[in-house]
Amino acid sequence: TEYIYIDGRFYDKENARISVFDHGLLYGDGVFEGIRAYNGRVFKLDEHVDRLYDGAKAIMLTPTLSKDEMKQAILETLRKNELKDAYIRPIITRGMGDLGLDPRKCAKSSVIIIAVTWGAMYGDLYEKGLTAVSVSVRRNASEALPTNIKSLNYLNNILAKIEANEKGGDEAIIFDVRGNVAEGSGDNIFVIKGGKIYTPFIQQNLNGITRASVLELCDKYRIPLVEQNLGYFDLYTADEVFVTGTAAEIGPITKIDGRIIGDGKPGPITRKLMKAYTELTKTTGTPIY
Ligand SMILES: Cc1ncc(COP(=O)(O)O)c(CNc2cccc(C(=O)O)c2)c1O
Repeated sequence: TEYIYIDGRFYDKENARISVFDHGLLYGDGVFEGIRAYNGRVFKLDEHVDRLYDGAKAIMLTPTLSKDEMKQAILETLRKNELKDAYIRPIITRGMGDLGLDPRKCAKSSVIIIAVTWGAMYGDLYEKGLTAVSVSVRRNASEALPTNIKSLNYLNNILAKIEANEKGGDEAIIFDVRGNVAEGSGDNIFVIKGGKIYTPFIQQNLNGITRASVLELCDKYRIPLVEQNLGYFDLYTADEVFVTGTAAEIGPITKIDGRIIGDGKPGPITRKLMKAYTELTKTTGTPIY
């Protein structure tokens, strides 16, 4: 049986239900995280919970659990499901309230935690590389809805994903309203040229935790990395391109809009970072048991 945590209690899958008056459902009013556990340890648990609570604060949502209680609830949910390798989805919604978007209609916010086994997101594509396509959908402007808030509003990402599906891409490359590369539909993006790594700033995309791990690894292995604005030209003429995300991990991209990247195979620096990232996920993290 799979047990889901809802506001302090565990329910089996069939009975894990929330009210139709939950503003998370009605208005996408809430925040969530995507976390992985590897080999009995939760990877970057503090960083994910910090981002979850930053997002809650940004939308004036008061969680019913403290950060520590949330971490314990996540670990307890993994233990309840006897999981050592898992994908964990903590969600905080505004909670139940009458119709009408005013958050003051909701007396109390809700916490939901789902934990499931989830293998490699892109399956065997890590060997030969993913095909990406640029999409016309722009990343929502942070002046409208800050992209740093991992909110339950994922339609912007879903529209990009729909367009990528229609164009036959494994992943979408999304530009911001100013025409700079923002990120993928569910991951950050990196470009390698002449032994140097380039990645967009984090004002128009999600400040990815896997992205931060790559910056850490580049520091450790002295691989030069700069944050800067990137355009189509940088993507098409790159020696190597990869995306990063908790779900995707490090995904090499070998074709973009029909242009073969480098020699069409995952590049040497990408492969080195993939190995180092796997090592990091295997040797660090918060023990579950
Ligand atoms: C828009 C966006 N950008 C980047 C990332 C990578 O962030 P982390 O390195 O911290 O994971 C994400 C997170 N990636 C994510 C989130 C939710 C769902 C799915 C999915 O593919 O089902 C993927 C994301 O949703």
